Amino acid sequence: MGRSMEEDPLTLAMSPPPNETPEERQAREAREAEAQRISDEIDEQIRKEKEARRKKKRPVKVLLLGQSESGKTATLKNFQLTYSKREFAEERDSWRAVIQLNLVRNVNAILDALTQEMSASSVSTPVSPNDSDDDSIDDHTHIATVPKAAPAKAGPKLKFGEKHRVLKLRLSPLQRIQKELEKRLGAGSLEPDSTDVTSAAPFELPASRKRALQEFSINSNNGWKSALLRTVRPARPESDQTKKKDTEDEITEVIASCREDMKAIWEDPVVRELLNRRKARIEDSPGFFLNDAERVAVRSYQPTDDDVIRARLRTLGVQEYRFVFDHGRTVGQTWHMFDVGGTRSSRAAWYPYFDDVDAIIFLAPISCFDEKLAEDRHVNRLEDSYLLWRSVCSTKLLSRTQIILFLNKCDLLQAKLMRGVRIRDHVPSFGERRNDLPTATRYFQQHFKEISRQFSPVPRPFYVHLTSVIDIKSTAATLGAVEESILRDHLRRADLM
Ligand SMILES: Nc1nc2c(ncn2[C@@H]2O[C@H](COP(=O)(O)OP(=O)(O)OP(=O)(O)O)[C@@H](O)[C@H]2O)c(=O)[nH]1
Ligand SMILES: [Mg+2]
Repeated sequence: MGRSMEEDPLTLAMSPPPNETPEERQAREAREAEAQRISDEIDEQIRKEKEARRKKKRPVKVLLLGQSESGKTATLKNFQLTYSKREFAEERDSWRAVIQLNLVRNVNAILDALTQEMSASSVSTPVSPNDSDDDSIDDHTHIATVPKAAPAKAGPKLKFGEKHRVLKLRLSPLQRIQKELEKRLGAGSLEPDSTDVTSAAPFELPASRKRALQEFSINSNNGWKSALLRTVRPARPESDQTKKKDTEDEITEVIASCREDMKAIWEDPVVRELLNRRKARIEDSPGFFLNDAERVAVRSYQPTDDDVIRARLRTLGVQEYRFVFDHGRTVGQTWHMFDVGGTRSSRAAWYPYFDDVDAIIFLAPISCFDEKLAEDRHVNRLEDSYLLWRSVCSTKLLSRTQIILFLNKCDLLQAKLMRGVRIRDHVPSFGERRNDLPTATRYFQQHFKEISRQFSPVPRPFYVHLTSVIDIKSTAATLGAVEESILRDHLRRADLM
């Protein structure tokens, strides 16, 4: 038999005494109101403390690793664009000079090739059609950054005419403009073509050796950006500012005045044939903007999101970025991201940043199976990525760190395979497998997975994404998954602390 509500002990205890006078009732209600106020105050206090704890929460620390030109900075820019729009917008202006330099370099590389070829054809040096053993041919040197003296091979003599002489003359001011821009952008604007470092992972060496190999001081902050961002950091005297503005205007002016000639030289069939014969695939090189000359070489040029992601400037030292995510699962959470220089000489500086890091995003450009490192022309880029991956996986300090692998530049890999470049000619172990994108990515992925399995001090999950980080939309989706997985680990660590 169930009891009626009136008999419930709790209800009985809380109900007013049966013969309560109006005064007693008033006093009781005042007491109850006071108790409620205190209880609410306590709840509010707890809520505030929780909030303060949340705010004080450790930032998520992420390190971007990988060889030079692997796409670390491009990935960082994607993070900014997806999660911290304000920051990205603030930096947009400073990328203008970088894109201008990239474009001017594209043109100057063509001019160099043209000059060499025109002078060679005027003395008409015979070239053997079978002489195909040149370095710049089989490893697709980036002509945009490292113009090479590789005379065009075979075929009928190229017909240079008055048009080419005029174009050369009219575009010649761009040489001075390139120097000017390089001066403004600093050492990062030059790609090193040699290094003393023969190890893929100099951060594994003893401290004294590491110091000797370090390219420059670590944690250099964004020097070139602050120097260019007059509006954001007006630190210099007025006259300096004005002078800089004048040079900037003059640079833009010269570039704009060369616009039509830039387009003409790039579209010229003889020049195209010359580049083809040299196998200089300038259009695949980092920082290629000649197809955008119409839009970029104007006085009022404003870089688009796409332009910023595709701009190429080498990272010096270790650059630290802090931003609070403006949306997504971790809205309000502070993230510290470290973007490092990837040349062999820069890697010794990485080690101090391994401590206490939540996650590493490791970039391996898999289109590079037939290319050599810019800083050491004896080393195959894919081989270097394998060695570097192996060292990172085996580093004890990182044994509990989540490592996420981006097999990057899939777009360029796809294009290369479509052109008929055969992987097995450069990677013998690829054997008779099909020379297509799914087979190639599966094969490379398997190789990286096996290295991680063999060399990680304790077993770790293998997280991998196939990426083309210049594709903003697909990268945003990848970063969403990355954010989830890093956060999951981050919270687990916080619980343990
Ligand atoms: N086509 C294509 N280009 C890419 C891709 N990822 C990066 N790039 C371009 O390659 C160039 C090099 O990329 P960065 O991000 O500067 O390379 P990094 O790893 O930061 O290089 P360092 O700073 O020298 O260590 C840039 O011009 C990028 O826009 C990709 O997936 N596809
Ligand atoms: Mg970089």
